Amino acid sequence: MHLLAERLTEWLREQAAERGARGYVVGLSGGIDSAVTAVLCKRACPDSVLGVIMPCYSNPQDAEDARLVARTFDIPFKEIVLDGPYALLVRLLTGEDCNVEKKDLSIINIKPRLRMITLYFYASRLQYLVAGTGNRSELTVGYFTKYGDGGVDLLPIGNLVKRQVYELAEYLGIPRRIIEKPPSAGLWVGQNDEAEMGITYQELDEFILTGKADDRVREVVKCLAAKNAHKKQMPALPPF
Ligand SMILES: Nc1ncnc2c1ncn2[C@@H]1O[C@H](COP(=O)(O)OP(=O)(O)OC[C@H]2O[C@@H]([n+]3cccc(C(=O)O)c3)[C@H](O)[C@@H]2O)[C@@H](O)[C@H]1O
Ligand SMILES: Nc1ncnc2c1ncn2[C@@H]1O[C@H](COP(=O)(O)OP(=O)(O)OP(=O)(O)O)[C@@H](O)[C@H]1O
Repeated sequence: MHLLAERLTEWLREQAAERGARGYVVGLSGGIDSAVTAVLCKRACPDSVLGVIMPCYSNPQDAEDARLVARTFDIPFKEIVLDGPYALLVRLLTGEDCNVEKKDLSIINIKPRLRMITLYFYASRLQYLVAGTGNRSELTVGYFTKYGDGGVDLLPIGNLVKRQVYELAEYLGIPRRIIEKPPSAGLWVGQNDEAEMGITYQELDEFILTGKADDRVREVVKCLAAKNAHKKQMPALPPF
């Protein structure tokens, strides 16, 4: 893990230099992926990293956990509450008041997209890059919102399956409370990644790393990967 952390840190330093950026901006959700990503960015660019905490009808505990990460690792941060812009857009687009209980993805996906807009504001202001937090497990099945949390400049932990993210988190000293909470995109009350995907990260990681899985897991991964393949491609162009 020591070597992996060093190599990722060095890679982040090189990427910033190659792309003419001064540092990194990271959305801090209070979850493990953004905590690990932000700490790697802090190691790479100690004086030029910004965490942005962006609650959007979110559980207040998540912002509390995000603050804990920022304070523990001395990462400067901003808090931008997106409840107002979200409610405004929902009202404008649907003519209805936003209902935080409703699991309508055409509406709910506005949340990660508003976060993307916010992160790019800071990136542009500060000459930073937006460091995404997607990991290999999520990327394999396309478990992210297109141009939402998927709208980023680079993916420092994108080659690590969730299990490896946990190992790296232990090594980096991410607070226990964050390591132990169930993975959730937090888009609606009680959302749980594994329940939504229909497989556990353990099953998914095992399949990615060894090719071993029962028929049900194989089928779920195959379906999700096929359904979401477009999210990892450039927009289609006419062939003429
Ligand atoms: N074949 C195709 N070729 C090209 N484009 C295609 C397409 N099929 C759909 N599309 C386009 O893609 C859109 C659907 O994709 P998208 O808008 O992303 O929507 P969708 O995949 O339905 O929703 C995002 C999923 O990611 C999950 N999520 C969100 C945020 C964070 C995390 C996390 O793990 O942190 C996870 C969320 O819970 C949800 O299950 C369609 O509305 C359409 O515009
Ligand atoms: N409230 C929030 N404030 C700031 N950034 C957020 C917030 N919610 C989500 N994000 C950003 O979007 C990314 C995808 O988030 P999400 O919380 O949906 O699930 P995740 O992939 O399990 O990541 P994490 O383990 O970091 O929570 C986060 O890692 C973070 O960068």
